[in-house]
Amino acid sequence: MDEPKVTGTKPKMSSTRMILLILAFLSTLAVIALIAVAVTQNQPLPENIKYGIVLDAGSSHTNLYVYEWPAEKENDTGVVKQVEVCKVEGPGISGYSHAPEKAGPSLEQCLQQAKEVIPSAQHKETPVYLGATAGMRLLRLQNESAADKVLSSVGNTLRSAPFNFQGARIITGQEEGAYGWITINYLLGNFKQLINLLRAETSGWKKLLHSLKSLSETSGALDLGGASTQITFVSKELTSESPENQLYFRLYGKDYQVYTHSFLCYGKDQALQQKLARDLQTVENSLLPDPCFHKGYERTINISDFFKNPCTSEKKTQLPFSQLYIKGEGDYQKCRENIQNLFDKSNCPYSSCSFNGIYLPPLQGDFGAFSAFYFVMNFLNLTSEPNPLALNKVTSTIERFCARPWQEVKTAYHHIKEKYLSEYCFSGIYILSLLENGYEFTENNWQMIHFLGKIESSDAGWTLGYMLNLTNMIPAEEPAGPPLSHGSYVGLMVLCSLVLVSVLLFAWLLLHKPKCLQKGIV
Ligand SMILES: Nc1nc2c(ncn2[C@@H]2O[C@H](COP(=O)(O)OP(=O)(O)OP(=O)(O)O)[C@@H](O)[C@H]2O)c(=O)[nH]1
Ligand SMILES: [Ca+2]
Repeated sequence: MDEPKVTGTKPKMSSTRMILLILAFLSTLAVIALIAVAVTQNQPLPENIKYGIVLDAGSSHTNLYVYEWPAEKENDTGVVKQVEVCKVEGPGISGYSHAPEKAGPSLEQCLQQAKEVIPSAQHKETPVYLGATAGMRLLRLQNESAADKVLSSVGNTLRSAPFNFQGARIITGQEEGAYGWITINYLLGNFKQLINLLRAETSGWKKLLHSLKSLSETSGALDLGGASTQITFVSKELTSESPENQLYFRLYGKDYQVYTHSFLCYGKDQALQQKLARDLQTVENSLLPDPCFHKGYERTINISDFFKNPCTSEKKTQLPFSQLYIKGEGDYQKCRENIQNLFDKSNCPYSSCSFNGIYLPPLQGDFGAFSAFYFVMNFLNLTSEPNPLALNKVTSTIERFCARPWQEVKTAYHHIKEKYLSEYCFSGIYILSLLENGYEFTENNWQMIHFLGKIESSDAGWTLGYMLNLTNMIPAEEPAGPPLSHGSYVGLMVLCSLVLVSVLLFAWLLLHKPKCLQKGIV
């Protein structure tokens, strides 16, 4: 007969309790670890979309842009995207100098559109900025009080909108260049560190990105407006000969030494005015044969206001007629020679210049060319990417286009606004002359220029860079990433879960003591 095992029961119970206690402790530890890791890794949790509005008050017209970004990724690069663009009806705000009180109300329709795009609960917190460019710079030179009145009118309208008004001002040419450069490099992902770049998903625009730069390099920016044009690029020249053209940035932990210059009066509309003002010096009567317009094209211009513009006032002459009749000739070569005179290469006080005695360091790297550079080259089918066309192909296309009679052009492109269509010949030749004669691009580096309108969903231009800067969304240092890499995070979570499951299983086995295990356990 077996003896009753009374004496052996007590120690068995206490060791089970001990094991259970240890298991409970381990499970608590595992649960705490799981919660702690999940909280640190994923904070802040809610997906909150933020919005920002920038109005680009250009010389030819005003555009309103709405941007959005996830609040928790604010300091990452490439997260802000354009979700809306609204073209304001009518002229640019500088066109309201004779009725400044009408400048503000002209923006109302686009502000209404912004109200519909942005959820109403977020209107109050959404910043709105207005930056005016060369048209207003010219108006300020010509009539400062009119410029002030226009700015105050647009300020009043923006202040009465439900958004968070942050100011309406004329930005400098330097800012315009710098923010354009920041915009395109932000959108192209050029500020990303190598590791982020490797993590980034591959999509169509990445191909463009790779053609635009090699890793960790930036692209230069070429902006052609109606009244001014900007050139901005990283220059490795150690000492700048002209400090006013030099900018220093520290972005995402990297230093950038950037050259920039804005040429007032060299936007494509003012360049045409300058050209006509020169032509008027030698004209014999009110009829002006013009090689930069198509044969058969005619345009009449009023002389009375012509020389009030600061871009033409130096060339003021007394003329015996009040209207000038332009008759197109469609002659590429003559037009090119005519336009070339706008770039004075006769005197350079530095080691190298672009034109008009302005310092230009050696051109470096790729360039993104946008605004009218893109509108014109896109119309002429000359924006081919990822393999840009050779310069001789570009020249011959523009030459052929200019030689086409106006009637034929008008019929072929009847859907295009006559103002734009009639000037593509002049604009194409002006672009070639600015890039070749002005900045001295040659057939060897021409293909470094990439004509681009948008990058993904966002327009290339200064507005995004302006907003990123004013909302402090570009940190000087690279923001700290999550405490663990995604791989380690997942690994740790799996490990903790395994510990927890094993502990629970073990506890269950102890409590229920299946027969097969009873002997082995105690
Ligand atoms: N073909 C074409 N031309 C355009 C278009 N939009 C603007 N333009 C013209 O292209 C030139 C430059 O336009 P923008 O870049 O908007 O110039 P802006 O900002 O008004 O002028 P700035 O104050 O000098 O920057 C002007 O002559 C405009 O009339 C367009 O969609 N197509
Ligand atoms: Ca512009």
